[in-house]
Amino acid sequence: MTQIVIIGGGPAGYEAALVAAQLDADVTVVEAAGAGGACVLDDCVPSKTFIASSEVVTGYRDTEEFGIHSDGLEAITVDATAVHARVKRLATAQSRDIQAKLVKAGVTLVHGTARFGDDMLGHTHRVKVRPHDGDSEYFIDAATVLIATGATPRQLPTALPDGERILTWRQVYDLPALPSHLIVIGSGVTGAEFASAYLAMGVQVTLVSSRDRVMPHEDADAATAIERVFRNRGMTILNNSRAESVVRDGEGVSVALADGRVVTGSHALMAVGSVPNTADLGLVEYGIAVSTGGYVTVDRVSRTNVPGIYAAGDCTGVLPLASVAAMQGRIAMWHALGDAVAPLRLRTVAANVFTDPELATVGVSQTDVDSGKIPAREVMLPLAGNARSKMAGLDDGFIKLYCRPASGIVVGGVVVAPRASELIMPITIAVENHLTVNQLAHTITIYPSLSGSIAEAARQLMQHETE
Ligand SMILES: Cc1cc2nc3c(=O)[nH]c(=O)nc-3n(C[C@H](O)[C@H](O)[C@H](O)COP(=O)(O)OP(=O)(O)OC[C@H]3O[C@@H](n4cnc5c(N)ncnc54)[C@H](O)[C@@H]3O)c2cc1C
Ligand SMILES: NC(=O)c1ccc[n+]([C@@H]2O[C@H](COP(=O)([O-])OP(=O)(O)OC[C@H]3O[C@@H](n4cnc5c(N)ncnc54)[C@H](O)[C@@H]3O)[C@@H](O)[C@H]2O)c1
Repeated sequence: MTQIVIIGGGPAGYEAALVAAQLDADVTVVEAAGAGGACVLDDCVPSKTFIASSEVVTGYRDTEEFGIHSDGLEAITVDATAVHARVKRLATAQSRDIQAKLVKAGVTLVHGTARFGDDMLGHTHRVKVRPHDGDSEYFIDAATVLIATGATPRQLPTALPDGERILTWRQVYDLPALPSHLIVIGSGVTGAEFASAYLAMGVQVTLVSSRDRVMPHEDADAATAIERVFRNRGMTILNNSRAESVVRDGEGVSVALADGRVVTGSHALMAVGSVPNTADLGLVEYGIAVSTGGYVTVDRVSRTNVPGIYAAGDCTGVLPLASVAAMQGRIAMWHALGDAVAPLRLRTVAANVFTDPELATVGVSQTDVDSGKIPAREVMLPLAGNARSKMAGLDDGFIKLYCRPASGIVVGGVVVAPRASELIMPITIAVENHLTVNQLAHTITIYPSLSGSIAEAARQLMQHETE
């Protein structure tokens, strides 16, 4: 039986373990926190559960427009302790489910930390395991090792989190009450999602954005539309503003910006990116190539430069999404165990930002199209004209579709809408399967439905074709 050690039990590690077990390998996963990793226990699952609570509050907004009289948002009480308890309960339950799945598949799960031992200079690699239950360290010699150690919130030396007022996104669920005024530092996807959720819960939010718009890596039209919604709902957004330091200031925090301004609030949430968990693995000593940012260098089948050693997920910096991490992990095992494998393709990865409204994307980006890197025709259809959208009182949002100029093959799309995460699926199927706008346009959609606007967008691109 092939011996495999997987360091880290997040999506990259546990999905890899399930594949390796299915291919009859002897698999050990060493995980420091719990099955499911940071994704399940600290990052993705808790934040989306928290956002689900915020969506319940959103349901009470603008009810008068629908002829429903209520006492408004002011009458809603958010019990932060109960919300946080639900977040933790769901995360723990999800972790337990994954653990049960691993055990059922025959995977050995060790609660502890691992690092590379001495270089064996042969066909096996030595991994040093330190169990957390107090047992002494031991070694496992394995033919294949997968590094799947994920990443940790980046800390600024001048704004160190204290877990009480200056927080990482992993610490917010320990607060005894909602902040009265939250200053979110960093307007990437993480910052935008938390700013959106707290705003929905009735918290005063100030978003410190180092760039000229929020979510600088996302589609500009989409990010601008969401920024407009945020502002209309009362969020203060400070563009082109870098936080230099964050300090405790009595019962609050004081954020000094690089231009000399000072912003005060009750709490600060640091959302300034992540750093890969690779410093303590003995990688350099073992000869494993690591980039300047600490990310493990991999190819499209997750191989590092050392034969038998693979890496997957956020520790590689390829594309920090749970879905991509899982696929990198599976690819690593299919490759290591000699199964048929196709290299990782990022062209058809759908991604979603869970703000209100959501922002989902797949395929080519506007930047690629505008720069001429990818020739494409495009249409952007506001949802305001959609019948279902009017019934639901949705004023914001749009569908964008890109296709090849001559063939009409769909190459990408953007959706800004509630549940854009679900609406992006038909576009993803089209991109993955090289469907044309004609094929999308001929699909009979539900009336009335938001997805009808996807077919409508495709029809508009058809019309352009015949002009
Ligand atoms: C706030 C937030 C929200 C997110 N939401 C989404 C989302 O909605 N959808 C999405 O697709 N992605 C989301 N992501 C990204 C997603 O969480 C990551 O891409 C995913 O967690 C990566 O999985 P991974 O397996 O590489 O690492 P992780 O999930 O980080 O797991 C790695 C594990 O390795 C363990 N470990 C580290 N070092 C060692 C060691 N030496 N020995 C043993 N164990 C070790 C760690 O304890 C950790 O549990 C979000 C990220 C953040 C920060
Ligand atoms: N819904 C999802 O799928 C989801 C959710 C969260 C994160 N993620 C993944 O995680 C990745 C990283 O996202 P992220 O937002 O955590 O990190 P990020 O690095 O994309 O964004 C951090 C932002 O903070 C800014 N910043 C840094 N220092 C600052 C300072 N001193 N003052 C003000 N701003 C400062 C940076 O300029 C940057 O825009 C995403 O690209 C995504 O792949 C996914």
